[in-house]
Amino acid sequence: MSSLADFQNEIYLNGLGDALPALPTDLTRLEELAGAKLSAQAHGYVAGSAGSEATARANRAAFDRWRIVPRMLRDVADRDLSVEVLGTAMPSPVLLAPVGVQSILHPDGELATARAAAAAGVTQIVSTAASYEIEKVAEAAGDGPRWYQLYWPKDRELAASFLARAKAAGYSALVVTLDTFTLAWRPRDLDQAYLPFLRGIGVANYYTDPVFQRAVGGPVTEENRDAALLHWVANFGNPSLTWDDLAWLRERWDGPIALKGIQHPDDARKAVDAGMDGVIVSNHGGRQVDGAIASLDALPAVADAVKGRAAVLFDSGIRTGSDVVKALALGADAVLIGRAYAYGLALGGEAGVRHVLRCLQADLELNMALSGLTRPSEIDLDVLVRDR
Ligand SMILES: Cc1cc2nc3c(=O)[nH]c(=O)nc-3n(C[C@H](O)[C@H](O)[C@H](O)COP(=O)(O)O)c2cc1C
Ligand SMILES: CCCCC(=O)C(=O)O
Repeated sequence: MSSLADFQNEIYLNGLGDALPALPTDLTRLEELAGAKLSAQAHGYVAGSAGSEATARANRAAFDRWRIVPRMLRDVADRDLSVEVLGTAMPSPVLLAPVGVQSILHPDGELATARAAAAAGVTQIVSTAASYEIEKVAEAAGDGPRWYQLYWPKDRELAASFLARAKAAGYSALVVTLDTFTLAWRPRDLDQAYLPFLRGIGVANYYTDPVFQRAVGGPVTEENRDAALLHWVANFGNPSLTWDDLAWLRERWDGPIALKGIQHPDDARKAVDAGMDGVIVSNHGGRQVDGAIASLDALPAVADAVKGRAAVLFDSGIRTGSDVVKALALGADAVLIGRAYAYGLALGGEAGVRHVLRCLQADLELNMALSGLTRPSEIDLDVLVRDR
């Protein structure tokens, strides 16, 4: 039987090999190492969060308030972490969150991430704000499973064009991010006057789009670059959207749709009422509302509200296998990792992302087995206690 945990023996026998710099197997240490390698601006952008970063800290602290209770003698020899979420088969309940502007982390950006994800059979969610065109990312992914994340622009025709392109490039599910129609107050970026988009990073999918080009009078060149940037700024997000607008989206995407950024059970119910297939419980890794509830603390009520009627995904703060166990116990069907793989990309490109995926999945499988669990479906509240 080949298991995700085989990676452990592989490391004991051979180490990590020459392909990788000495990357830590404790993924909570990646940030510190990536910080030493990246420019101050790139590091600030990725590691930073909104305001005083209270929400980012709360996201991590919430995991510590739950403890796993290991169970013994339950025959955990036969283990299978695979799940199916929104029609996509996955080797484990772990996906790669949409992270835009990945070329600030590594020159190959989303292309390297696509290759690593495809090699592991892990689903990559590709952002509208990717540094490479989604068609090129799809080509790098080959047969790899991929979902498309929409930043819903003001211009409806542009939104429709994005959806058509994603469908044509083989993205099987749509993730619509609701919590970032405008960037929050982000002091690390403000203090360095740094925003990747204003330096031409993360706009490739706009500048190459036929609808966008028509609006700025043709392909983006030196001549119309400023006009293109202004058009991007004016169009990136739409603060006027309401729940009624989802009908427009539902008509234009015939695959599964999940709404990302859900924190309240009423919003989750509205998502189901609007014909959505999933919700992603997320506070954007603490990058939007400073002082917001820890995403893990928002999860149980959302899961209670819609479990069985919609897929429940979770992100914000996942760094270890035990974090995944806790999120699944509190109601998630699967989780997304963001910064964890972003730092892997920064430190080792494609091999770095692969390393992060192998570590996290092995850690998850071992944690489950040692707790008496062989399948994600067996993980429920019985495995946790509140730490007092
Ligand atoms: C550098 C960076 C860029 C991001 N870009 C996007 C994006 O383009 N679209 C999106 O929906 N979320 C984006 N996110 C949020 C992630 O999808 C995810 O919600 C968050 O990273 C989860 O928290 P974690 O980093 O603690 O895992 C970004 C996060 C980071 C750190
Ligand atoms: C304009 C926002 C796109 C990237 C993003 O979502 C983030 O930095 O959190």
